Amino acid sequence: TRARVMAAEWGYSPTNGPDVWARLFPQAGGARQSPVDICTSIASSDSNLEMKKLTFAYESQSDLRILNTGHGWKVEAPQSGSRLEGGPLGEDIYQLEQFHCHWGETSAEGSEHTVDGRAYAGELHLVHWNTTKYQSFAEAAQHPDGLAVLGVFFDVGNESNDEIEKIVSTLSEIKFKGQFTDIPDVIDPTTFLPSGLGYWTYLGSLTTPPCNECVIWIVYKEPITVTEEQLVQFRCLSACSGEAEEFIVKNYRPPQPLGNRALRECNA
Ligand SMILES: NS(=O)(=O)c1ccc(NCc2ccco2)c([N+](=O)[O-])c1
Ligand SMILES: [Zn+2]
Repeated sequence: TRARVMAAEWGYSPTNGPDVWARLFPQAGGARQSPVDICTSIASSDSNLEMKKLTFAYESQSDLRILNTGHGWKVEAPQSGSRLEGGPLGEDIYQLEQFHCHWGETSAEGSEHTVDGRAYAGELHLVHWNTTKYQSFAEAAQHPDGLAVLGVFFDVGNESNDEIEKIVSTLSEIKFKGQFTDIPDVIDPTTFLPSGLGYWTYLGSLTTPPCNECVIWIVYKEPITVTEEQLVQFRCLSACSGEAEEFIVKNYRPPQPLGNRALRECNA
């Protein structure tokens, strides 16, 4: 059916991109969509966020599976021993499920969230689900407090990011959609986080179809640094499974209306 055809083909081009997602993924037209432009002047520093410090604990893991989803790379990192709690997350504990990234054709764009209209060169998403209330990731993704995603901006600089390099070094093995491989190196998700732990937070959605409105977003203020070469390697992934080469040069959704949602900040 047409639904199946479109579902198989959503992307970021004018004919299947963010402007037409709502035709087949009704939630994409909802009132709590992500990403958003973070207007720093309206962010309210909410005292009770300061009280409940956001805490995270991750395991270091080797042999994590990385795959080419056709829309980018994704590292499956189900970590039953990980915990993300506090801050805007109430009393619930969230567990790491996967992490992935968004980027653009040039380093002038690529992030999904923007800050006062400024885009960064890319954005890393560490996706967690509410294990206090729900029994699985898929179930959690059906509820307004089901997921918590940490967003980390990429700035381009001269130092190569060693942890990102562990990802980059596997990309030649997953050039085509559907391919996967194991990352031999030990990955510690903590190393993806900036040293400054101030963040903005608001209620939003998945930034790709089906755009479920199930995400508590936590976007760190301080970017981490990657090199242009590392981003160039991201752009060499193919969106196709066969010989045809259609590079994944852009996989970010533009900002959606914040509407009357609260945007809170915490200067940890
Ligand atoms: N860019 S994001 O972090 O908001 C994001 C988007 C989509 C999905 N998945 C698509 C999905 C979820 C349920 C059914 O299908 C995920 N995720 O799965 O972590 C994260
Ligand atoms: Zn994402």
